Amino acid sequence: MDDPVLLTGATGRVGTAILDGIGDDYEWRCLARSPPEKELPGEFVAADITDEDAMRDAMEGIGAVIHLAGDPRPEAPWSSVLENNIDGTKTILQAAVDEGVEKFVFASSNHAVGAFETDERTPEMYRTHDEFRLDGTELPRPGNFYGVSKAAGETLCRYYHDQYDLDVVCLRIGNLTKNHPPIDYERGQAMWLSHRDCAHLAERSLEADYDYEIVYGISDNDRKYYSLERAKEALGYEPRDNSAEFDGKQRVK
Ligand SMILES: NC(=O)C1=CN([C@@H]2O[C@H](COP(=O)(O)OP(=O)(O)OC[C@H]3O[C@@H](n4cnc5c(N)ncnc54)[C@H](O)[C@@H]3O)[C@@H](O)[C@H]2O)C=CC1
Ligand SMILES: O=C1O[C@H](COP(=O)(O)O)[C@@H](O)[C@H](O)[C@H]1O
Repeated sequence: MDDPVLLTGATGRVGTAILDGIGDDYEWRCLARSPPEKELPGEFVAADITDEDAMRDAMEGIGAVIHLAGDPRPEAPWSSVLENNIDGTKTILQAAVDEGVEKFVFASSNHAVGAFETDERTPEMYRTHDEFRLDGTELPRPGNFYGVSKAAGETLCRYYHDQYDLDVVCLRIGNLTKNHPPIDYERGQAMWLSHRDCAHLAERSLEADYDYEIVYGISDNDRKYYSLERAKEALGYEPRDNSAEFDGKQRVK
């Protein structure tokens, strides 16, 4: 991607992982509700993604969007996910197609399919020997309003792809943590996404050619129950980390 990239939610956890990994590789326009505590690459816009005029201005000259901004809390109330995650995503998508943006990378979530993790299937499905898999072709099955808002975002992206030919990849991100996987948390270890795999996934999302995709954003964890085949085939994603290589906090392999 040679054009400037708009990174919404740039001051958050995922934005930090992306910029730490590929911050020197693109011309960034970073956007968040409020200014960063540390300097970010490129220019910075402090604005709310539900502000149509501000998003139109922020989109000027942009070639690709990585849309992270939103309420990331699985327990977020309906009022917040309705405003930030659904209305905000619609506003960003409309501004993107109005500006003629080429690519749109949407931060979806494991919570868009969280209700597949039934009492019957857990905790076995978080363990290496279990063969249950989700591959991105399954219908959404959210277990909370946050997950509903992420499924809605995926559908909004589908609409804007079909209506305006916007290239879209929805990343059903697992559980991003720095330095090591979540400790004593099998679900988190099954869907761990390392910082370097997160940055790599973002880079592949900016460089690969696709139409509309839903892929899982996790490292190549032995415990995984999300298939990585589509991410590898559609994006050329090649994760390097695996939560099984940690015995708690330290890498052991
Ligand atoms: N951190 C994780 O493990 C996962 C994150 N995600 C998704 O990735 C995205 C980023 O998550 P995190 O970085 O963890 O969140 P975070 O809470 O660390 O950062 C959120 C970012 O979005 C911005 N933001 C929030 N509402 C906004 C609004 N109305 N207008 C403008 N900016 C707004 C904040 O200023 C901040 O920069 C979210 O959409 C979240 O749902 C999905 C799965 C896992
Ligand atoms: O979408 C998200 O998912 C991760 C993992 O979910 P959890 O319920 O196992 O914590 C979560 O940590 C993150 O905050 C959220 O945005």
